Amino acid sequence: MRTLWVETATTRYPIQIGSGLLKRLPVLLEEVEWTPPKRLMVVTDTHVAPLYLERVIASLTKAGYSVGSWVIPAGETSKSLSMVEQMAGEAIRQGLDRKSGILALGGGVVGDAAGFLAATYMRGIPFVQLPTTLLAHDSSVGGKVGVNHPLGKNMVGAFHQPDLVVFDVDTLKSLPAREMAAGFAEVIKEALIRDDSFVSWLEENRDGLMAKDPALLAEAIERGCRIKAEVVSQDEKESGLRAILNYGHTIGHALEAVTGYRRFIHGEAVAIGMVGAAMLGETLGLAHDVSGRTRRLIQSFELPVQAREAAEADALIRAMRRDKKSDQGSLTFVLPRKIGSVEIVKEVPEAAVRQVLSRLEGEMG
Ligand SMILES: NC(=O)c1ccc[n+]([C@@H]2O[C@H](COP(=O)([O-])OP(=O)(O)OC[C@H]3O[C@@H](n4cnc5c(N)ncnc54)[C@H](O)[C@@H]3O)[C@@H](O)[C@H]2O)c1
Ligand SMILES: O=C(O)C(=O)C[C@@H](O)[C@H](O)[C@H](O)COP(=O)(O)O
Ligand SMILES: [Zn+2]
Repeated sequence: MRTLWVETATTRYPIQIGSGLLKRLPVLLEEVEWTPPKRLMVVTDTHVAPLYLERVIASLTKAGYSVGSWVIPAGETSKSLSMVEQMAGEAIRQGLDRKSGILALGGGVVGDAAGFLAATYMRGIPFVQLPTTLLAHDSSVGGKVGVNHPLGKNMVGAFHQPDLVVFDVDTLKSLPAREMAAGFAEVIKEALIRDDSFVSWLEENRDGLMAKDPALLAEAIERGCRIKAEVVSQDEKESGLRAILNYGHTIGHALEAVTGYRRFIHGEAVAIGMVGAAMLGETLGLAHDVSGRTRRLIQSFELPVQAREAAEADALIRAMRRDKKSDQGSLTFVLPRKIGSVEIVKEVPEAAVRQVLSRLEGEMG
């Protein structure tokens, strides 16, 4: 088992990464620096429940916890205010009080939505993340929780740090190939923003990673989580530095929202967005020779690097102006300086963004 720590001004919590950890959950919960909640509600989704819910409930019940559960429909459209309202109803019916805890068992959708419930239920109760997708190595760490709005991605949310993150890497064995690839998009993001040696490592180990080699996967997750934890520890509420974790997300989130959260899964949209950001950085003269390598790496993990939906430039730009990084509707991007290093750039000219969108629409160059 590998243990990393997130340490912010207000809290500290461990990220446990390893094999067989769901069975050891009661022991890991005992090590948390909190008053242990007696009553727990495990939130999961319709794909994950038949695979892992029983094992989690059994191990917790055996250890003396009162455990209930609530299963939401799988998929991004469950990240909605109405779903949180339903979950809150269930939490009330199950008798959760301020000393109870919410456990999110699943990918980023479950983590973000259940985390928002934990942040707001009785004004905030304990919360544990049990990620089961590769992408959720990112979403389970850092405390950004929330839901989407038809007009914008993650528009309603909170910062609510988990008390514990337990990543049982065995759960990735059942994860479909498309979801694995989407998870690699966020791993690639972490490498591109912070660590060129990690980029080279991903290039060299691509075959083993795509074949789900357990040792390589555990290392990729640990390196990704380490970067995320380090950034969040320095800037918990995104007053500056943390925005670098949004690399590829200005275009990515706009693509998700404009296509009704149904066309691209998050990692795919971010993959296209990172290619766009790399091209934009070159167009603005901030970086040289980054887009080719970025595109090749992303493609090698079987992720998309273009989208005909990029043709909807007006709608995409409207969405980008509503992005949370935006100041008074200006276009704000995280752009590369070189491989492994990025900067936050405000007031990016719309013409340059339009040029990149037209290249993303189909052309490879
Ligand atoms: N809060 C953050 O910091 C943060 C960071 C990155 C992404 N996100 C959010 O995370 C969401 C995407 O997360 P995701 O990619 O994990 O999507 P997801 O939660 O929808 O999971 C992907 C799919 O895989 C299924 N699944 C999950 N675990 C499985 C397993 N072990 N075996 C088989 N199937 C499994 C799910 O049911 C779903 O169908 C987006 O909403 C994104 O905005 C949040
Ligand atoms: O943790 C962060 O900060 C991130 O930006 C991580 C992103 O991968 C993630 O998609 C996050 O949910 C985006 O946040 P938002 O503030 O742009 O909604
Ligand atoms: Zn993301």
